[in-house]
Amino acid sequence: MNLRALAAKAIFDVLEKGMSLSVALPEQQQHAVSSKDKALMAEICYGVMRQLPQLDKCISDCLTKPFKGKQRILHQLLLVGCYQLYFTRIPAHAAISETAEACRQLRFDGLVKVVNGVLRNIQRSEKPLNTDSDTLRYNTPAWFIKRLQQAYPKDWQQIIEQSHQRPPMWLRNNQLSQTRDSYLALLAEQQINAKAGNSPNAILLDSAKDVAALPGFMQGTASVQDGAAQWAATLLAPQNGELILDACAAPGGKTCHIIEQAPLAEVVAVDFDEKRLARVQQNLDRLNLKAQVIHGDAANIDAWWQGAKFDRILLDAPCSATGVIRRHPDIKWLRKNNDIAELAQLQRQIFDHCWQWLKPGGTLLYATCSILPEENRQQIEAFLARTPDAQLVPISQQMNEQDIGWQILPGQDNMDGFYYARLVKAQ
Ligand SMILES: C[S@@+](CC[C@H](N)C(=O)[O-])C[C@H]1O[C@@H](n2cnc3c(N)ncnc32)[C@H](O)[C@@H]1O
Repeated sequence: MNLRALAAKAIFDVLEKGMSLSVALPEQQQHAVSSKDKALMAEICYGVMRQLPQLDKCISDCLTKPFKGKQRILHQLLLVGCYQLYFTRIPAHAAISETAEACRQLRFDGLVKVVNGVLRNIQRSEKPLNTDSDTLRYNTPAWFIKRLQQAYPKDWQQIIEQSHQRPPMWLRNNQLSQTRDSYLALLAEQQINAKAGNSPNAILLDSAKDVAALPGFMQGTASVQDGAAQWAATLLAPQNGELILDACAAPGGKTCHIIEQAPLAEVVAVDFDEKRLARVQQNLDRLNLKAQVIHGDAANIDAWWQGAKFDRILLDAPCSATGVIRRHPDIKWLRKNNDIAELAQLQRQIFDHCWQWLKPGGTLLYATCSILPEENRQQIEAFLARTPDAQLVPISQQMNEQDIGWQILPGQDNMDGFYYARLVKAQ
């Protein structure tokens, strides 16, 4: 099947079935004939997710009636065609004829003329994409624009712009293998341009690379992890000999980082999702690290843990992921306004329960990749109000001492949007 038909199927799975693009795309890429085709599929699918409202509008303006039922996939195919015309250098005649061929391969021979005709109209009209509403101008759902305007009256436009940028690739040097400077030297030997980030083992690459091209990657010299996520283990500050809980651990990026920092700590990595949990073990294996990996509910620790209370807990809570839209643009269309209150409730439940399992004098680091105050600052304020033995310990990177936790905005120092709050339990 040609790559446009496969791309349309992946987009269909996201928009019509609610699958995440990071699952739907690899499933379709398996059927692509070359790595070049796979790369173009990714470019098209991610691009469509970034520009969806404008592309949708452009197509619906050209159709007398929308595709429905079994024919719906042709709407996604037109998104693929339209994206190529507006946002790629693929010659228009090739983009149109290949997309029409995809229509045939999807077994809609009778509609090839329609697909062809719509794309030719779009090409001939040379009209700029419509920007008549905020949703169209910012390619962002109205509910999310509203929440950003409320939370960030000065910065909301910049946040949206940053959320549409292509994210850089960050590495985490494995300090058990070599120093960061030594790894930077190994990268330079391979003509891979990179520089040190702000946290102790962070490395920012000038351009994305296949991990197979990175020196010693399969032997565990480094991991791929955004600069913001790398602050988790540093702020948790695990010590050798301690008992540490990573309460929402999968796929395990932060678990591995904790053990790299304190190889003699006893680390328990828990997650609710068994499939994702398998990836924690794979990451530990590649890096040759050991942890207790447990399938369990962080809001019901008694059910799977009979040991002592924990010295430190990382609670990297399930969240809206609104800080990582630049990496996962499908989040804009998968999340709904009502999800935020539900997520905040789930976070509250896990938070209260984990706190009971923290030793007096212990540290809990609360983290999300969200930029919404309901999941971050407000969550911590409410927690402090109902938890007399909790004290907030300011993080030195915060803008002001009075801030409740550290909110990193997308694009800040090239990082993803992230939030951290560090709490200590009274002795
Ligand atoms: C933000 S992700 C964690 C990312 C991970 N810490 C890392 O750095 O690779 C949140 C995780 O919470 C898990 N989760 C959600 N509800 C949970 C619960 N009640 N108990 C344990 N894990 C849960 C999800 O399956 C998901 O893997």
